[in-house]
Amino acid sequence: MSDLSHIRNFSIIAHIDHGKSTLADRFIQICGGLSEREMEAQVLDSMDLERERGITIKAHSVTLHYKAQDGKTYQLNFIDTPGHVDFTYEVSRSLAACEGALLVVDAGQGVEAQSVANCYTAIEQGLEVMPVLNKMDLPQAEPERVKDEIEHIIGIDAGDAVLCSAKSGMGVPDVLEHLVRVIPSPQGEIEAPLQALIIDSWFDNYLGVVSLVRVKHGRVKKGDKILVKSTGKVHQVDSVGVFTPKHTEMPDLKAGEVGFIIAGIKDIHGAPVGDTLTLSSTPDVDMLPGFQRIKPQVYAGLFPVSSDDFEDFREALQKLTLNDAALQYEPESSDALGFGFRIGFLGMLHMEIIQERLEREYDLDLITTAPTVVYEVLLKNGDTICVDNPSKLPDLASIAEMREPIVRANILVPQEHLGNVINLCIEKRGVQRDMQFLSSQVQISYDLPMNEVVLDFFDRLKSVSRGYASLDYSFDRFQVANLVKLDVLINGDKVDALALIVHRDKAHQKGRALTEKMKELIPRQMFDVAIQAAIGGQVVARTTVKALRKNVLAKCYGGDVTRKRKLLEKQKAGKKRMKQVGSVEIPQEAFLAVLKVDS
Ligand SMILES: Nc1nc2c(ncn2[C@@H]2O[C@H](COP(=O)(O)OP(=O)(O)OP(=O)(O)O)[C@@H](O)[C@H]2O)c(=O)[nH]1
Repeated sequence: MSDLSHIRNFSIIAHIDHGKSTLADRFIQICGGLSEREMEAQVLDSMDLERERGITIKAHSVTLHYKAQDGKTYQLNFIDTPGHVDFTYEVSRSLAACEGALLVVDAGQGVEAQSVANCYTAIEQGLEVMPVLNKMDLPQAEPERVKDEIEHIIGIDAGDAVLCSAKSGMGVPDVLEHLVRVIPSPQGEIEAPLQALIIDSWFDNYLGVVSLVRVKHGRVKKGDKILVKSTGKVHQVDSVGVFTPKHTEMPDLKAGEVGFIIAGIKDIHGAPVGDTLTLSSTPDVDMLPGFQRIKPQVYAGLFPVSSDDFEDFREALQKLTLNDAALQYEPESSDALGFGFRIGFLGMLHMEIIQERLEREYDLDLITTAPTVVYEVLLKNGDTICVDNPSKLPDLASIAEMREPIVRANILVPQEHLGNVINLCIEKRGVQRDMQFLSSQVQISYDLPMNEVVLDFFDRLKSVSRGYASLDYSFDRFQVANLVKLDVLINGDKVDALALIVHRDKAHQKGRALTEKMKELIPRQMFDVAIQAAIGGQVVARTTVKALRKNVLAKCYGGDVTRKRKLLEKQKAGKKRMKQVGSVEIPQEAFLAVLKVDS
C-alpha cells in the first residue's frame, strides 16, 4: 500500500453567506499560499459575475501545505463547491473527489435546507462530515442551539463541532487541526495503472481545456499518452499541476491527489465531467462511477433585438457552452420575435447569469421570453412528447393527457413563520408530505408543481418568512394535471412568444393579472393598444393602453436643436430593449410580466 497518510481531500458544505469563501481564504493565509496583496480579493470566486453576486459557482480546487501540531506536514486539497440550489449537481461531483467535508454553519442563523441536502449527499458518498460553527464573533451566535439542530436535522454528532470566526481568524487553526485528525486520508496505489476521475473541465483561452482530476490510482506526468475512456481518444499530456491557488505545474500527480491536466483537448466535450482517464498503455482500466447527467429544468427563448445580431449571438452561445456543459440550446423561430434560440437552464439564477454574460461579455441586446418547465404530453395517437415551449403545444383536440413535473421540496422555517409558509405552499398547489417540529425550526416537505417553484417561489418564501426559511428541491415525477395554454393577443394578433402553459383553475386569474401588468409595462403609443388573454378561442381578460395624446417633440419649441437631439437620444436608449411586434413596440419587461404577477 502506498503511503498517502499525509493527504486530506475535502470540500466545504455551507449555505450561501455562511462564510465558506472567508474560511477558505483564512486557510490559504495560514498555509501561506498567497502574499498579502494577493489575498486582497477573495480568491476562490474567480469569475467577475460571481464576485458581484457574492456566490460561488464553478468548482475549483486549492492545494495547501499545512504543518500540524504533530510535526507532520499535510497536503490539503480543498475542492470548492457552489452554494446555490441551481448548481446542486456540481456539489456531488466535488464531493466524489473527497474523503471528508466541513459542514460550515452560521452560528447565528442555524442549519439551512440546502446544506442538509448536501450533507446527505456527502454521507451517502461515504464522506466524513465535520461540523464547524462560524461567525462566533457575532453577539447573536447560539452554538448550543445550532449544534442541537445539526444533530436533529442531519443526524450527525455535533458534540465536538469546532467553533470559529472566519472573519477574525479566531478558532481557524483549530479547524485545520481537527480536520487532519478526523478526515481520513485517501486510499490508492501509486504503482497501479492510472485511474483518474474528471471532476470538472473548463476552457481557457490560452491553455485550451483544463481538467480538474482526482487521481485514484497510479500517476500521470507531462508527456504521458492518456486515454479518455468514454471517447476512446488518446491525447498527449502537456502539463499537470495544482492550484496553490495559483496555477502551479508539478512533475506529476499521484494516487490520492487532486490537480489539473492539460492535454491539448480542443473542447470540453472531449474531456467530459465524470469520465475516467487512464494511460493509453492500460486501456482495460475500469471506468469509475460517473455523475448524473445534468438536465436543464427551465427553458426560455432568447432573441436578438436586432436581427443583424443573430450570427454574433450564435457565436457567443458556442463560446459559452465551451465552459458550461449544462447550457443547451437550439435554434427557434418566432412569428413575433424572428430568429433566436431556445435555451435550457438549470434554474432562474443560471438563466440570469447566462443572460448577463451574453449582454456584458458579448455586447448583445436580447429579448428573453417567459421561462417554462418541460411538460409531458400524451397524444391521442399514443405518442408521448416533451414540450418546452408553450407555442409548440399541439392542438388541444389531439391531446389525451398533459403531465407536469412535480418536485419534492424540503423547507426549514422557524415556527413563527410556519403559517405563512404553509399558506404559500397551498397557494402554489402544494401537497404536504411531512412535518417535524425541532427545537427552533420546523422541517416540512411538500410536493409542488415545478413551474410554481422555479419562477418566484424562492423569493416569495424569503419574503413571507422575513428571510428565515430555506429551501431545497429536486425533481420527483411527472403527474397528470389540468393544464391549458394561455394566449396573449396584442391588438387582436396572437403573439406566440407571450403564450404560457397554466393550470386551468388559475387561468382566468392569471390572465387578468397578466394583462393588468402588461398594461403597466407597455408604453403608450400613437394609438390604443388592446391586450387580451385567451384560452382556446375564448377571451378571459382584456385591458387597453390608451393612445398618447401629445407628441413628445412638441415640447421642444421648434428651435432648440440640441435639446431635441438629446430627447431623441433618450428615447432611443429607452427603446433599446424593445421589440416591434406588428405595429406595437413591446419592452423586455412585458415578455417577463408573468414573473411579476402573484398567482
Ligand atoms: N461576523 C462575521 N462575518 C463573517 C464571518 N465569516 C464570513 N463573514 C461574512 O459573511 C459574508 C459571507 O461570507 P462568504 O465567505 O462570502 O460566504 P460564502 O458562504 O462563501 O458565500 P458563497 O460564496 O455565496 O457560497 C461576508 O460578508 C463575510 O465577511 C465571521 O466569522 N464573522
